[in-house]
Amino acid sequence: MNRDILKDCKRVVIKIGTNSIMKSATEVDYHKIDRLSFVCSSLQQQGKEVVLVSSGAVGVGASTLNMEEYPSSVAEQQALASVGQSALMSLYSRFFQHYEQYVGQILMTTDIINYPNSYNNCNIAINSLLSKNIIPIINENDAVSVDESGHCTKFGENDTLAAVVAELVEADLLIIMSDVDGLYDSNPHTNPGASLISYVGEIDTDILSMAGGAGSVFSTGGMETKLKAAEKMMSIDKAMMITSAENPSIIFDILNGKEAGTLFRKNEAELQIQGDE
Ligand SMILES: Nc1ncnc2c1ncn2[C@@H]1O[C@H](COP(=O)(O)OP(=O)(O)O)[C@@H](O)[C@H]1O
Ligand SMILES: N[C@@H](CCC(=O)OP(=O)(O)O)C(=O)O
Repeated sequence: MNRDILKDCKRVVIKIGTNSIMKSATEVDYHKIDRLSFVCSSLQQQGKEVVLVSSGAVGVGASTLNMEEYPSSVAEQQALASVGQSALMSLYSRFFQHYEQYVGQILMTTDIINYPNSYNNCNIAINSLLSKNIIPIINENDAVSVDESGHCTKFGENDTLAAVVAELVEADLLIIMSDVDGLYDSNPHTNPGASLISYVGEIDTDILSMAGGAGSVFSTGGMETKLKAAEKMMSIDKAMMITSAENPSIIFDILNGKEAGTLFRKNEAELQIQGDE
């Protein structure tokens, strides 16, 4: 698959997962947050429009409060996320400031998909920040979202949230950064012989059967939710990448059309047929 089309992507949503924000269950990866802030700032200053969806509220909260396990009570989970989200944003603000880039926080619940007014308001808020050259940093509002029958406002993981945001802002590309290089034919953490898949043109049952769950205590989605996000992006004829967050500069390569990670995009022939219809 020729990746030159990625060179033309102007509006890009970048999602980073808990596994990448954290070095271990209790240690925040400050260097990673710094490098990511540098990359996002550089892209924005080159004329791209960047929206960052960052997980890590729960992980950073656990590090701040010295907790090694996810608390079982909802009230404790909320407190953890509340402490963690402000600590996470304070880190981002500090690092982005170093690169002379302003950022603004937006916290969401599923209200944005369930209520058109909320959807529009959210769209206005993000576009207003982008028009002022400010990078929106988005997470779920973990301290208040709930998962009760009859009233569920929780996304629960950020792959879905990132795809919702990418659709909302009509992004050209969603980049999901994780602790793996991309989609493998089976979980590389349990199968060392697994092979990386470089391109997926359709999410079929074979592809879905490759995906397993999350890889650490505080992350929640795993590969299954990343494939669902890819399915959503492909259904609106947009592209998605899964790539490693090990060195965030890989985003420069991706946007230069170089081979990295797994690209999800309908093939040219299919996009052409749809265009002709
Ligand atoms: N087929 C697969 N290819 C790659 N990773 C997989 C696969 N199946 C399951 N995984 C798991 O998905 C994890 C990434 O998802 P997740 O733990 O939610 O991370 P993140 O915090 O980046 O969202 C990997 O660490 C790996 O353990
Ligand atoms: N909103 C949560 C994200 C939860 C989560 O684990 O997401 P992810 O690592 O993207 O699977 C947080 O900030 O901790």
